[in-house]
Amino acid sequence: MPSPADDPRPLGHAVAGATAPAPAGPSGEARRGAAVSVTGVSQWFGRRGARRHALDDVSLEIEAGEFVCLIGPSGCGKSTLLNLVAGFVAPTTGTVATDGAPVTGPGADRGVVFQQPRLFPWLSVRSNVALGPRLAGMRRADRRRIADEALALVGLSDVADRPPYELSGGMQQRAAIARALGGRPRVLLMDEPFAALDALTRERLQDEILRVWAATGTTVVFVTHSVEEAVYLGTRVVAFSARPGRVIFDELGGFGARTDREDLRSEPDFVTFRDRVHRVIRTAAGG
Ligand SMILES: Nc1ncnc2c1ncn2[C@@H]1O[C@H](COP(=O)(O)OP(=O)(O)OP(=O)(O)O)[C@@H](O)[C@H]1O
Repeated sequence: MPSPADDPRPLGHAVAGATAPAPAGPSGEARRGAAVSVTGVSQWFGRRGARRHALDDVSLEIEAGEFVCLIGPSGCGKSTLLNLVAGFVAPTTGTVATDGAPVTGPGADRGVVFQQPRLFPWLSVRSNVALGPRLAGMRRADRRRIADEALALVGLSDVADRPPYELSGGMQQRAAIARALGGRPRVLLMDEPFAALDALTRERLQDEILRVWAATGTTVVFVTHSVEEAVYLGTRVVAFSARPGRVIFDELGGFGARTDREDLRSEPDFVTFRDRVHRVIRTAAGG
């Protein structure tokens, strides 16, 4: 895999006109080269006698450029699925691959954003973003260029030299997104990244992440508890049953790719789709 420093493209390489990539469809059959391929994955945790079945026979094909939102009752295995794709855990059974290559551990082709920004307080915002490239052994000038491009993409150029604790929660989360983008990932894995933010900041960052997605062409897999957020952001919404998580809903809402976003949340199509997903989740959660 080429190093991000060798990639001559600026981070926003797909921009030109900045419309979001067309959503690709979910496909039943495993295809080589899908951005993310999860095939027959079941996940168990714990030891004999106290084993916990987190995921049951989950298969999911995600095409390059999709923005897929994962939703489901608490404890259904959404984070587990993200962790499997990130390479933080290995599946008990089944396989996980990115671009046709089996996932055997974490890699720069997958950037991860968590609910908490997890920035190092003793490093400047720029140094936080440049940390991945630094650990990858990149030259100082290259890592500075990459960090500055990523920070520009999330609108944080002005605060690059400040320590993270001087930034608001929303700005810190944008820095965490920039850090994940620093490795020029093919896939951005986001685990409830806006859950800890106030409502207004959350809405701002939703539009921000769509802008970043359109600008980079990165495939996004986004875990959320909010049906509204899943429908607003996703080109595709995938819902899981209660634990052990199984895929019980997988549809292209397409709303994440809509460029006319003003009043989108109150449009009849949006409301109808959102209500359908709500019903699926309510039933899955047993209520
Ligand atoms: N490393 C682990 N060791 C043991 N059990 C785990 C581990 N990771 C997850 N689990 C268990 O697997 C199940 C699924 O957890 P997971 O965090 O993936 O669910 P989730 O859908 O993301 O939940 P939530 O929406 O509440 O964040 C839970 O019962 C959890 O306790």
